[in-house]
Amino acid sequence: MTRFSANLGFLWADLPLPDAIRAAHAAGFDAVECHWPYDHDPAAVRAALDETGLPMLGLNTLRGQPGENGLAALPDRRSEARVEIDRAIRYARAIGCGSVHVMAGFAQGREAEAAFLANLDYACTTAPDLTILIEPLNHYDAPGYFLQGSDQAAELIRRAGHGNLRMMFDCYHLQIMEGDLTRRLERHLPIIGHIQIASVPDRGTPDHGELDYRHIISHLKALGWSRPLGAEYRPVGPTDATLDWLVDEGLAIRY
Ligand SMILES: O=C(O)[C@@H](O)C(=O)CO
Ligand SMILES: [Mg+2]
Repeated sequence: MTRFSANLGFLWADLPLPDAIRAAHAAGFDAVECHWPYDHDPAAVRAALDETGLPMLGLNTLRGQPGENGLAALPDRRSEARVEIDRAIRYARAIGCGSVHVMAGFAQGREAEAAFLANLDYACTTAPDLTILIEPLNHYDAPGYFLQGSDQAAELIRRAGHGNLRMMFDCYHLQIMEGDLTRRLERHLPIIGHIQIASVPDRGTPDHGELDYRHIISHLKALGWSRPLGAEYRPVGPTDATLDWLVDEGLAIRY
C-alpha cells in the first residue's frame, strides 16, 4: 500500500509545526517532513509526533542569508555551513527525525564541488546515525544551484563514499531538468533516500500535469520501494481543500 508523507514546508504551512503535524495525521498521512523547523520548540514538535505516531522523515539545513539557498557548496563559507549542519543534526536528533538534507547553495565549479564534498563528509561522519540527503533542484526555481541533476548527485555520493549519504529524488525537479524518470529511478534506486512528488510544471497536487504518478507509483512498487512518498506541492488555498488526490484506504492517487 502506498504511503505518503506531508511536506509541512508547503502543506499546512500557515499552522505552527505541531498543529501542522496533527492536521497531517487527521488527513490520513503516514508521515511528515519539513523544511526549516528551527523556530519551533523541538519538545513541542516531538510531543506532536509522539501524540500522532507520525514519523518526521526529514528537515533541511538553514539556507544562510536572504537570497541564499544553502551554504555547503560555498567555498568561503565552510565554518557557517558546519554550524548549520550541526544545528540540523541536533534538531533532528531532538525530534527523532531520520534525515538531514544538506543544502548546497548557489555556486558552480571545482572549488564548489570540493567544498560540498568536504561538508558532506563532515555531515556523514558527524551523524552516522542519520541519513544525509542531497537534492537536485530545477534551474527555474533555483537558478545557479550547485546540484541540478540526478547523475551529478549519484557521482557525488559515489565519490563521498559514505553509506549514509543518499539522494533526495524530487520527481518535480527532475522531470523539469531531465525527464526519463522511470529509468532514472531504476538506476539510482539503491542510493535514493527519499522521493518527493508534485505536478509538473505547476508544483500542484500530484493528480495532473505532465507526470502520471499512477505509473511512477506502480513502478516504484514493482521495484520494491515501500517508504512514504513526500507530497511536496504548493496548495492553492487551504491545504484541507486540496486533498482529493488522497482517497481512503491505500491513499491511491486519483485521476
Ligand atoms: O524541493 C524542494 O524545494 C525541497 O525539497 C527543499 O528541501 C529545498 O527547498
Ligand atoms: Mg523537494
